Amino acid sequence: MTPVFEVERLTRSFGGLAVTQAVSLTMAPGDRVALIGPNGAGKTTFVNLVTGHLKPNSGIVRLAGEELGGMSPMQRVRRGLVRSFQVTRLFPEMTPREHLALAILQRQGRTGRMFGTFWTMPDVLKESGALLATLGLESAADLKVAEIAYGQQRLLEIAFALALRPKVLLLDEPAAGVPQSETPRIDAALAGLPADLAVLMIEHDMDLVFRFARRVIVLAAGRIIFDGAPGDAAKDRRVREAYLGSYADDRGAP
Ligand SMILES: Nc1ncnc2c1ncn2[C@@H]1O[C@H](COP(=O)(O)OP(=O)(O)OP(=O)(O)O)[C@@H](O)[C@H]1O
Repeated sequence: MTPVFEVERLTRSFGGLAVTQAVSLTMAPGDRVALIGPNGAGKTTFVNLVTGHLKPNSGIVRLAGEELGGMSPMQRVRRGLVRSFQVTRLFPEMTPREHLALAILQRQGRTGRMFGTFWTMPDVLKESGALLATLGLESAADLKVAEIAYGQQRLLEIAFALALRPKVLLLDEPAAGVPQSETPRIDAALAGLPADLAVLMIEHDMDLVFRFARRVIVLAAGRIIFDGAPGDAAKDRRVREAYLGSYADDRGAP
């Protein structure tokens, strides 16, 4: 399948520290990939480089065949490279439905002035309602964000990103800080993502990674040391040494 996302030899140093070293990967529509690695491996830096929040020293990023180098983060979002919004950037006084209306209007290029009247726009109401249903957020739809559970706030981050109609979705630790009792909701939300969307998830929760990912990429000290099936990652000697050792042992891998 033609790749929707291509990264070629992306490289970035901070002073003498080579944090991203010739990282290359491709993703096809529908891919479900987890990017894992120990603390300081360079995962966040990699995401910041592809979203345009950091400039690489060298390397190429393409979305649907178009080179993104030189584009601002917002230009990349408009083209379909979307990172999940952070809880810290949600508006505590606004409701989930209002957040989604805002994202839909933004995507459509309608002005902020129209936001106050979104209740009269059947298309916006229909689409925001469908997203709330997809993420299991109907019961929280009209409560203030400050009043809803943290796990629901994390789901709203994902809904907000989906409202921007991404081709590639970058999910930054979707389960971090979410109580165990609420993780089934995150699982359900991830299972319900559009089938043709390419998803790259950074996550430290290995149980979630193994439930979600059909492919795992392991970063260690700025380099990809493994790119393949999750079951093979658990058996790979270098991956076990760098990161997964205790987890794989717990799961009884050879
Ligand atoms: N702006 C910066 N200036 C200098 N060093 C930086 C900068 N950003 C990151 N680093 C260094 O780059 C390395 C990789 O950091 P990064 O946050 O990308 O790792 P990570 O894999 O996301 O880690 P974690 O899992 O802890 O979030 C670390 O050694 C970090 O200290």
